[in-house]
Amino acid sequence: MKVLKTIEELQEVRKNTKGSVGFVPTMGALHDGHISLIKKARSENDTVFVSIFVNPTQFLPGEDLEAYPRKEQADIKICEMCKADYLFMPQADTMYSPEEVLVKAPNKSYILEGKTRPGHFDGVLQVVLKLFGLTQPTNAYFGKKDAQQLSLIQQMVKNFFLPINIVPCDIVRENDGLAKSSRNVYLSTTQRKDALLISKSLYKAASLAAKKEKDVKVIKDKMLEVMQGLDVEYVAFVDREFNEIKQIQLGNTIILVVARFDKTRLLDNIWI
Ligand SMILES: Nc1ncnc2c1ncn2[C@@H]1O[C@H](COP(=O)(O)OP(=O)(O)OP(=O)(O)O)[C@@H](O)[C@H]1O
Ligand SMILES: CC(C)(CO)[C@@H](O)C(=O)[O-]
Ligand code: BAL
Repeated sequence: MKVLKTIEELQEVRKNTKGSVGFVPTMGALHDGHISLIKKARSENDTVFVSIFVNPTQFLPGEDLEAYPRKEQADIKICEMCKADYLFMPQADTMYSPEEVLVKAPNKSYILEGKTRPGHFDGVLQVVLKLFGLTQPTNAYFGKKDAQQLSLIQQMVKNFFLPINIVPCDIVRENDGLAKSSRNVYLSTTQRKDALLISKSLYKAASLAAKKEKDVKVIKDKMLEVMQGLDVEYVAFVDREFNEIKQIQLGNTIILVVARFDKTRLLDNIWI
């Protein structure tokens, strides 16, 4: 595997790459969730590019940009182990110029994650568009854990007529159910234990829906019972286009939870 630290190196490599290209964009501190994306990309493409870039424009003032875990050497080893061909790790000042043409996420990016983090998705789409321009992937791999991000990237690809296939990837969990996340390292032992209630509440919701409960209000109340004591920021029910729904539509519903543990926000969801 080759580590590419500059845009010029990446462009040179990409110019000489033939066949299908799989691309996995990440912010590093790689875990089993990222590994599953890279392995899927490996099994479906001739060449695999992974990027690690803690993108400043998607962090709001006061968020954890500086504290975000950085594990360069361990990440390089993981990408090698997953048989990626290239790992792109650019410097922030080379990815942005003082005056940028900006991508503006649609109004629906201002609900849920975008309500708490207004402008976050503008930054995500901006950097993802740049990374797509650089890597020109055939297939790009995104986790369902960041479901709203995934939906907006699918919309951007459609709106800009980008010839890229977006591949949604299942959420990878710890054995006890907690969704893997780079931010789990912020949790204390007690918070780590309490965080389990998030996935528990989602399993409860899925089981109620499977028993034909359709009313999201009823399901939400049961979920909040399971999560009693947690600082729940939102429980939401949307369809695959991210429109909020009042009735469960089996096969077309995503149930989302965000809970806070001091400054740490944990996201999780289930697709039913
Ligand atoms: N548990 C997981 N299962 C599957 N995909 C995941 C998981 N966690 C993250 N991903 C995906 O990996 C890609 C890179 O995500 P990122 O580097 O932000 O990791 P993260 O663990 O989600 O970090 P954070 O929790 O801090 O947002 C995204 O497409 C994301 O959805
Ligand atoms: C897609 C992404 C790599 C863009 O910075 C980031 O938002 C992430 O890791 O989910
Ligand atoms: N995985 C989402 C990236 C972020 O929280 O900024």
